[in-house]
This record gives sequence, structure tokens and C-alpha cells, in this order.
Amino acid sequence: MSDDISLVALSGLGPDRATEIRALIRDVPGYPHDPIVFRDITPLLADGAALRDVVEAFARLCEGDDGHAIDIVAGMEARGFLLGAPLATRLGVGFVPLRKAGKLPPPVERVDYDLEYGSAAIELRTGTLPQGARVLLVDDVLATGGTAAAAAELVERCDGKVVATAFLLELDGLGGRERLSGRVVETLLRVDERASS
Ligand SMILES: O=P(O)(O)OC[C@H]1O[C@H](OP(=O)(O)OP(=O)(O)O)[C@H](O)[C@@H]1O
Ligand SMILES: Nc1ncnc2[nH]cnc12
Repeated sequence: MSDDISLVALSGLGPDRATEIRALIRDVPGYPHDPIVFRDITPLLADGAALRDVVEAFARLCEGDDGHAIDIVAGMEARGFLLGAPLATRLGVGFVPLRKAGKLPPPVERVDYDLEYGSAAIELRTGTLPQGARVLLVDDVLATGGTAAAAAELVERCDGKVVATAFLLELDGLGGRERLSGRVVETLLRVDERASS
């Protein structure tokens, strides 16, 4: 891990374990283009103990008297599926995939958005969520917050209530937390994006 990246461990991971897990996220400068530093979680996903610890850390957000009471987990395509589905299994609740445009049969709701390195649209099939379902939104990275803000809007258009948003890695300095102002934002790890550019 480079020395110029600050690390914050939340949700009971503990600083040593958080540092090990952070080291399993590969930094790729210039991908998909300059000045982006891409944070690649595939080494972490390939490490069974790290994947288990991350899912457990997410699960702790929803347990105990102070935990978020949720009915269902929703994940943003594609990396949100990889963390959200095992979390839902661990919590014993269902999982809703928020899919990139054109993947789901109609009828769907659609929200267009911008993210750190492009633009996209996500969709959710109308009627998938039970009326008033308490939803936890899960994704790997919070950067500008464009994806998460769109996901929250989509869930709410489909009659869900976004109780909290949860991310493995927050890229501090790109405005994501501000973009989600007024919402509960939980992050397991945080790096200072300004320090790595
Ligand atoms: O906070 P933002 O600026 O919106 O960026 C964060 C989003 O970008 C990545 O997804 P991407 O759209 O690259 O899709 P993928 O998971 O299919 O790779 C990441 O998994 C988040 O969903
Ligand atoms: N820098 C980044 N690395 C990985 N995923 C991202 N999504 C948005 N920005 C990202």
C-alpha cells in the first residue's frame, strides 16, 4: 500500500485486518484513463478469508440494537452483486439486483446517471420490491456518488425505503458523501483520493 493513502477502518474490522484487506485492493493508475486510479477488488474477492471478513463487517451494520433494520439488500451491477448477494444470504434476507440498462424485461423503472469515468443507466423491474420494503444499498466503491444516488432514486421510485447505503471503499475527495447528503452512508475503508493523484 502506498504511504500517501490514508486508511480508516470502520465497523469493527480492526486496523490491522483493515490494512491487510486494503492491500488486497489493487490500485491501477490511468485506468480506464488518466487521471483515474482504478481500485480493483478482484484480488480481495479471490481471498476467501478477506471476502468473509468483508461480508461479516457489512453484516454487523445490520445487527444489534444500533443496527439498521432491513428487509432486503439491493446491489448495483456489477460489483454490488458480488458483495450484496453474499451479504443478503448471511443476513437471511432477499437480494435485488439493480441492473444496467437493457438487461431486464419490461416493465422497468430507469434512472440515468454520471459516474467518475462515464455515464450509465440502471433499471429495476416494477413490482420487485414489496411496498415500503426497508432496503440496504450495497456497492464496492463510492466515488462521485452518482451511481448510489441513482440507485437510491430508483429504489424509491419502486416503492422501497432506502434505510442506509454501504460501501467497501470510499474514495474521499470525489464528493460521494456530499452527493448522498441526508442519507446514511456506511463505509468499511476510506482512502484519500487527493493524496493519490
Ligand atoms: O460513485 P460513482 O462515481 O458513481 O462510482 C462508483 C461506481 O462505479 C463502479 O461501477 P461501474 O459503473 O464501473 O460498473 P461495474 O461494477 O460493472 O464495473 C463501482 O462499482 C460503483 O458502482
Ligand atoms: N476509481 C475507481 N475505481 C474503481 N471503481 C470505481 N468506480 C468509480 N470510480 C472508481
